[in-house]
Amino acid sequence: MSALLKVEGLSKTYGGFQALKNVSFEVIAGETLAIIGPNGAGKTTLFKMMTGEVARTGGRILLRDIDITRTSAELRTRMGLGRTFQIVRVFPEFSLLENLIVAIEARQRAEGRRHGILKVRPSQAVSDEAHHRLAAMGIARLHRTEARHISLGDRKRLELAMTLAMEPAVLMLDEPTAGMSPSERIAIIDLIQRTKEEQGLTILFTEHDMDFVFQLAQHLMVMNQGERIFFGPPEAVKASALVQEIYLGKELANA
Ligand SMILES: Nc1ncnc2c1ncn2[C@@H]1O[C@H](COP(=O)(O)OP(=O)(O)OP(=O)(O)O)[C@@H](O)[C@H]1O
Repeated sequence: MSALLKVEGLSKTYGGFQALKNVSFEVIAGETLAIIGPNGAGKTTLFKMMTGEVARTGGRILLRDIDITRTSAELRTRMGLGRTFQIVRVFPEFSLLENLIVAIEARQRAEGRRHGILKVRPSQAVSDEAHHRLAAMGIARLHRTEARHISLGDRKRLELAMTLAMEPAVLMLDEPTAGMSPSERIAIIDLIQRTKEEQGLTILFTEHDMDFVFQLAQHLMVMNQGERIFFGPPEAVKASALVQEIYLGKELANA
């Protein structure tokens, strides 16, 4: 099967420091790939290069075999690289419903179905879709609440709902459980797992929580000091002596 996303030999140098060294990988449609590695491995740099937030030093990125290496961040989003917690901006003084409406109307503009700035009143279809998407994330009860008044866990749900409203070809999650309480963490992991199963999403994510990584990912790419050091299914990563030694320690074998 042809890859939906291909990354070929990506490199990044900050000043004289090489943060990313010739990293390549592919993601097949419907697959979930986790990028893991210790602090400073280059995961965020890689993510930002893929979304277009950071300019690359070398290499190529292809989405559906189209070279997007020189495509702007905004156009990449429109082409289907949806990144939560970065690309989607929550408007704190808007209600959750209004935030969702903004995301849905942004998608419609990207599809060419809507022109110009926001209309004063959304159509019934947009409003219905916004309610439906809030309900799917378990936050329908908060639809009239301003985003600035909700918990971190609910904010992540809102951000996920807004990103999914863009109907991304590849959903990119950068440490989706960072800063969450254990109970919020379990809830968001279950939500992402369920959404993935229901919608057959293609997901690329970074995460430090190994339980989450092994629950969700079909493949893992392990990075260390800017290099890809291992790529494989969870069992192979758990069994790799190299990964154990460089990164994860003994607890991985028991994860
Ligand atoms: N703007 C920058 N200028 C200089 N060096 C940078 C810059 N951004 C990142 N780096 C360096 O590049 C390396 C990779 O950083 P990066 O944030 O991509 O790692 P990471 O794997 O995401 O780490 P973490 O898990 O801590 O988020 C680090 O050594 C970091 O200090």
